[in-house]
Amino acid sequence: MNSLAPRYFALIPAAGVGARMAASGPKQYLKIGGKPMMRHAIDAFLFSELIAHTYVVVSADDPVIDSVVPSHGVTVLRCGGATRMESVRNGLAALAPTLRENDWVLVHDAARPGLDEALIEKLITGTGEHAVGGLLALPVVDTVKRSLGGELGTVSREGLWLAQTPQMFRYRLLRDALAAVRDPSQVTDDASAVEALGLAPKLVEGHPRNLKVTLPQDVRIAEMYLATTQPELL
Ligand SMILES: Nc1ccn([C@@H]2O[C@H](COP(=O)(O)OP(=O)(O)OP(=O)(O)O)[C@@H](O)[C@H]2O)c(=O)n1
Ligand SMILES: C[C@](O)(CO)[C@H](O)COP(=O)(O)O
Repeated sequence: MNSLAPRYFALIPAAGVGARMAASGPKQYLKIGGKPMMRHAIDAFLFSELIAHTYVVVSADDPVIDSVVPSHGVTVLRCGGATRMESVRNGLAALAPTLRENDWVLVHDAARPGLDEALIEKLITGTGEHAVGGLLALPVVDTVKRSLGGELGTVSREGLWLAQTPQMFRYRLLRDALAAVRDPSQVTDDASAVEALGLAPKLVEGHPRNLKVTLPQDVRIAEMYLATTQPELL
C-alpha cells in the first residue's frame, strides 16, 4: 500500500453484556440471519476493499470470540472496559504500536449487523480527507417528545439526527479526545468526545437497516433487513 495513501481501520467494541436484550448471553453473539450478530459487521469490513484491517475489542475472559472471528483480516483485543467508551479507549491504546497518527479509525458497534460495504464507502467518501471526522446518522422524522420529572413537552426536530456508527476519526485525534473525557459514562458515542474539543464531525446519512439491536423486538427488524434483496430496502 502506498505509504502516503490514507489507511482505514475498523475497531468494533464488542465487550458489552446486552442487559437491555435480556438474552441468555451477550447479544453480540445472538444468531441473526444465520450467524452471530457481530459477524455481520466483521464481514462488512472484511468485504470492503477500503478497510486495511479490523480489530474487535472483547472482555478479557470472553469465551466465545475465538469461535466467531475468521482466520484472516481480524485481530481480537481482549481489553474491554466497563463502558463502551472505555472499551474503545483501551482498544485504541492497544493499537499504538501499529497505527499511525493520521490513520483513520472507523468505530462500529458489534450490535449493528446491518452495516454493509456500501455504507462504509458512503461514510468514507462523505467524510472526505479534510474533515475532522464523520459519522453515519439519520435525520429525525417523527415528532419528538421529552418526558422528564413529570413534565411533557415537544422538542423541535429541526436539525436533530440519530447517531449511528461507524464513526470515523484520525487515530491521534480520537485518542486525544477520549483521553480528555472525565466521566466515561457520559460519553455514549465517539463523536461526543471530539465535539467536546469544540470540533464538528460531518453527519453522513446512514440507513435504518443499520439500527442498533438493543431490545428484543429489534432482532426481527434486523433479520428483515438482512433477509431482504429489495433494492429500495437495501
Ligand atoms: N462496556 C462495554 C459496553 C458496550 N460495548 C459495546 O458497545 C456497543 C454498543 O453498546 P450497547 O448497544 O449498549 O451494548 P450493551 O452495552 O451490550 O447493551 P446494554 O446497554 O443493553 O447492556 C455494543 O457492540 C457493545 O458490545 C463495549 O464494547 N463495552
Ligand atoms: C454509539 C451509538 O450507537 C450511537 O448512537 C450509541 O451511543 C451507543 O449507545 P449504547 O447505550 O452504548 O448502546
